[in-house]
Amino acid sequence: GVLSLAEGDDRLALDEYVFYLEDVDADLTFTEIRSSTAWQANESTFNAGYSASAWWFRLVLDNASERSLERWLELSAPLLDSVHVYVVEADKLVSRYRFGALQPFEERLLPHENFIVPLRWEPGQRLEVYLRVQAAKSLEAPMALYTPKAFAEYDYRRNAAKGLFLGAMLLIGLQNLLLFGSFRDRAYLFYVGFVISMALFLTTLTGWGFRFLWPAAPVWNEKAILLGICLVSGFGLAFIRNLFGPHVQSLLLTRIYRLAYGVTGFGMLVAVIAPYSLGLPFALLPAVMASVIGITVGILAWRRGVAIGKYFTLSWAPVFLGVFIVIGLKLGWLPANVVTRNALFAGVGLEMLLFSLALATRINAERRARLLAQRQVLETERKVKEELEERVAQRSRELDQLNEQLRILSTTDELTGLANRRILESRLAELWRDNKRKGRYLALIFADIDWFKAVNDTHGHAVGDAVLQGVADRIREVVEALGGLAARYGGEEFCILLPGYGLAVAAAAAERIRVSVGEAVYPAHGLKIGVTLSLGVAARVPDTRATYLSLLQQADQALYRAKAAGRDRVCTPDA
Ligand SMILES: Nc1nc2c(ncn2[C@@H]2O[C@H](COP(=O)(O)OP(=O)(O)OP(=O)(O)O)[C@@H](O)[C@H]2O)c(=O)[nH]1
Repeated sequence: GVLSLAEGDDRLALDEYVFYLEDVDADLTFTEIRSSTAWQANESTFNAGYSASAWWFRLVLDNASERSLERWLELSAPLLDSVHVYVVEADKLVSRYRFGALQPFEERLLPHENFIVPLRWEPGQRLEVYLRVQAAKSLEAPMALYTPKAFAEYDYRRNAAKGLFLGAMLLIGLQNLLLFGSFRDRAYLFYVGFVISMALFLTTLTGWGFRFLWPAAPVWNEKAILLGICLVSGFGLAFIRNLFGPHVQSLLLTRIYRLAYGVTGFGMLVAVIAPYSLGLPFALLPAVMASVIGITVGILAWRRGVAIGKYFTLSWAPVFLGVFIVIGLKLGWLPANVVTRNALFAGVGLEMLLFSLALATRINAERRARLLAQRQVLETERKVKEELEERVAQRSRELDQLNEQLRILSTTDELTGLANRRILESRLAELWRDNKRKGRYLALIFADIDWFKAVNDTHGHAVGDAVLQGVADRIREVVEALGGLAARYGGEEFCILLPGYGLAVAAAAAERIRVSVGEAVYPAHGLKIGVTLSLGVAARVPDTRATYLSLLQQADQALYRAKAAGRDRVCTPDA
């Protein structure tokens, strides 16, 4: 039971060296407990849960070194209501201190969130330290002994870790605030509330709230713990409800949410107006409800295939566990040790980490979905445009074909397939201009079927048509071989253009046409008809003194002379 200290024992956990004694009516005096025989040995970190008793602790320390020893005793349970310390050296009470979370912070011996008792005693001396502790909150008494230097070092590391943890929480809060800014999803906003109120709650729980934020308000410090639990639960509930929104919905669930909100509100009310011990169960109830609802809804969503359901459930599970471990610890059902005392921190830390990952996944999924939608819109747009273009192209192809048909219709003679008079005259005008420039001959032949009226009159119009077609074929044959243009000029009259031909050559061509047409027999409706052709030829190099009409006139006069001279012949102009 006696702890013998030498130099170099920098940090010692005192749990197994401590004796404790329960003062059920909280009325024993220091003298009475010093002589009591009811002291019991302790094994692990002392944890009485919720207890109305006063608890006494005794520690016996020997200085086994050669010099005077200086040690700090730390009782790291910042929420204990009252801590009375008695230090006895050589049977003499040498110092007495009073601490407690119910006194303003500045009254503390050392400004620290935990209770620190400085000790100093001489070589060979024995020191007895007695602590009397009372708390309306759960009563844990983890104690450790440090050299002042080791304490500074240890405290520095512990604070750095706490600071990092809180900093991470604030960052995650900020991240979700930004997410709310861009997505306008209220789930993010409630998550900000959840994280920030959780940070405040943990700050209060570790004594930092009292030390740094409201050192002069011990009463508020108690209420802040309960309000913190309710706020975390309320924000947690609202977050879960908004996160799963329409995915997990039922009348029963809506009622459960309402009930949980009601319980949370009531918990806050009791926290404000009632003493701590009464307020605590009403604050724990919403926490338990939020934990259970969270895990249940998460699993439901997961089973229904909601993407975020899986991640949420996995991240909520540590919180769920953490809450129950802490409650078990505070009720004295679970032993106080490194695992149980840090379960809530670990749970919350893990939750934030996992949920941040889940959020990243969700944001990625949303972005992918948006990109996909965008791409689909673009693709549809492109297709519509393509279809439109294809249709326009199709239309213009059809138009081209129609135009071509129209052109053919307007430029050809329907019966014979030769060019019509309009085309012939425009071609003539063109060639006249060209050949005038080039100083080249242009020849023109008029050809007229002889006695055609008689064919019509004797055999009928249909036979006449067939003969016209046959004659046209013969003419075309000869003219195309010469590179000229043959046209039906009207009725049974044809006109032929031979660019580059002088009169003699053109007359020879006319003669070839006359022979070809005259030799042929034209089958028509069972008959075999023969016809002859009269032709008038003219040719000249176009000049400025005349128009192409003069060429037409000359050829026409020549044709007239051929008719007059007895038909079936070729004539050229006189002189
Ligand atoms: N079947 C048919 N007959 C036509 C067509 N165009 C004109 N004709 C006929 O051609 C005949 C032309 O007769 P005319 O101008 O008197 O001369 P012709 O009988 O050929 O005698 P000449 O020219 O003096 O040798 C008319 O009977 C017209 O009806 C046609 O497209 N089809």
